[in-house]
Amino acid sequence: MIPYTDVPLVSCRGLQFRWPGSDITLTMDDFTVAPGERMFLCGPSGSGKSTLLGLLSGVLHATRGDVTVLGVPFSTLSAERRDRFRAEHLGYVFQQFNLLPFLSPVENVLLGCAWSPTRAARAGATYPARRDEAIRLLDALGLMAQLVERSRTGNLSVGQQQRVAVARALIGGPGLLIADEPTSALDTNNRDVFLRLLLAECTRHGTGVVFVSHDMSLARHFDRAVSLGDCPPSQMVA
Ligand SMILES: Nc1ncnc2c1ncn2[C@@H]1O[C@H](COP(=O)(O)OP(=O)(O)OP(=O)(O)O)[C@@H](O)[C@H]1O
Repeated sequence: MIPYTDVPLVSCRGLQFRWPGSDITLTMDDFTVAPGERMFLCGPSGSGKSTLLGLLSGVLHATRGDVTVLGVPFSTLSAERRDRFRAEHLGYVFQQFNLLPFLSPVENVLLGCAWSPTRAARAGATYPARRDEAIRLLDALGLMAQLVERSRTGNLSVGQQQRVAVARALIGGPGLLIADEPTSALDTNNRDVFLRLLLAECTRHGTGVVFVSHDMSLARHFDRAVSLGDCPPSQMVA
C-alpha cells in the first residue's frame, strides 16, 4: 500500500494535452499537489479544468510529459493497471454524479470500494462493517437517515444525490479526491455547510483534494487555489 503522507499526491512537469482535431494545447509546466493538500482549481469555461481532471485521473493521456500520482507515473502503467490504480487510490465526484438510480444510497456508496480490496479493507473487514461505514459517511455528509437504505437514489433531490456521490468517492479513504463542480446545484449556505462536511471527512481519512468550481467564494476553504486561465490572482489566495 502506498503511504499517502510520503510522496506528492500529484506531480506533473512539462505536461501538454491537445484534443484530437483541436489547435488549443493545455500546458502545465509545473503542477504539484502535496500530501493531504486541498487544492481549489478554477478558470473560465473552456479553460481546461475537466480536461486536467481527466489527465490527473488517468482517463486521458498526456500528449507530452507525464502525470505522476502517489509516485507512480501513469505512462508506466498498462490500461488495466491504470484502472486498478484509479480504483485503489482515487475518489472521483463527477459533475453529473454517475450514480445508479435504481440502487439505494448505501448500495451506491459501497460501489466505491467494490473494485479495490485496499479500500474495501479500510472501510471494514466484513460486509456489515462496510455497510455501517457507508451509513456513517452518508450521515456525516448530511443525508437523512430514513433515506439511506430503502430509497431509490434516482428519487433523491440533486443536493441529496451530491451527498451520495461524495460518500461513494470517499469510502475506504482514497489518497486523492477529485471533484468536478460537485456543489453547483446548491445554494450558497448549503454549499458552505456541505463543503465543510466534505473537507472534515477528507481530514479524517488523510485524503487530499483537487476541487473544481466556478464559485470563487469557496476558495477560502482550501489550502491553495490554482487558476487555469484568467481568474484574478487577488481572488486566488485561500
Ligand atoms: N471530448 C472533447 N473533444 C474535443 N475537444 C474537447 C473535448 N472536451 C473538451 N474539449 C475542448 O477542450 C477545451 C477545454 O474544455 P474543458 O471541458 O476541459 O474546459 P472546462 O474549463 O472544464 O469548461 P467548463 O467550466 O465549461 O466545464 C475546450 O476548448 C473544449 O472545447
